[in-house]
Amino acid sequence: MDPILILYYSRHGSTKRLADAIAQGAMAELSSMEAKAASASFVRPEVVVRSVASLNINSNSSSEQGSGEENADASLKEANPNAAPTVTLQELEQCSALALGSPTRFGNMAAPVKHFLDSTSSQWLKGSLINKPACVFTSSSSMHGGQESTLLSMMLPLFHHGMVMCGLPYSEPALHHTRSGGSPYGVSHVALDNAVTLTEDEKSLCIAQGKRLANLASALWHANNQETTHGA
Ligand SMILES: Cc1cc2nc3c(=O)[nH]c(=O)nc-3n(C[C@H](O)[C@H](O)[C@H](O)COP(=O)(O)O)c2cc1C
Repeated sequence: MDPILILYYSRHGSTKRLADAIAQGAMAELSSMEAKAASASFVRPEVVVRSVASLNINSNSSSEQGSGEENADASLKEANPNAAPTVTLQELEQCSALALGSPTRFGNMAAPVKHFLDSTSSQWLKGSLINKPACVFTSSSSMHGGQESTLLSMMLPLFHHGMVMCGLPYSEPALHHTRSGGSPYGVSHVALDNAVTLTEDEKSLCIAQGKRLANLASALWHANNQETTHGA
């Protein structure tokens, strides 16, 4: 089975915290599936955590606007020395499932994530992501600062890719009582000044999201594989 890809952009580390917790959930579910598998036919996929490269705007302008993402690669490494390796298009193409995360920026995904998605025409043409499950996640500084619109914005290109979107069902207890992040559209974190760790509810929802993604990835992958075998 192909790897499950957890892909994020994070400038200050908050979105990365969500990515790591989702990966933890996915790995826990795969371990449990492996333990329950009656035969050696269960092929455990890798869970691969990757980041989206920052935009390196090479502006000669001394204006305020030019200073935003400029030198972003260098400062991203300084701000986030533990950032996951940068994703390749091949890794995206070969995943069995995708969790995609971005900080909330003006109620939308961050430009580097959009830029990365805009580079996936070839995968769209080939239909590489069709019928693969996907979920989205975000971190914002304020509670009502646009998390849900950001999550929805990230879903749109994934629908165009033919992915099967998976959010979180209300059977997850934390969805009912969270006073921070977490929504049926995907997991989230209210980061305030980005120094705050995930709350218990945010963390448990990330674990649940990772488990759900791993389950769907395995179910769809096996269904598609069987279909191929029978059709051959
Ligand atoms: C350009 C820009 C726009 C932002 N827009 C919002 C916003 O609309 N709502 C909000 O709550 N936070 C907003 N933020 C704050 C980030 O979403 C927040 O700090 C987030 O946790 C950063 O995630 P990271 O630590 O993964 O980089 C914005 C930050 C920047 C730099």
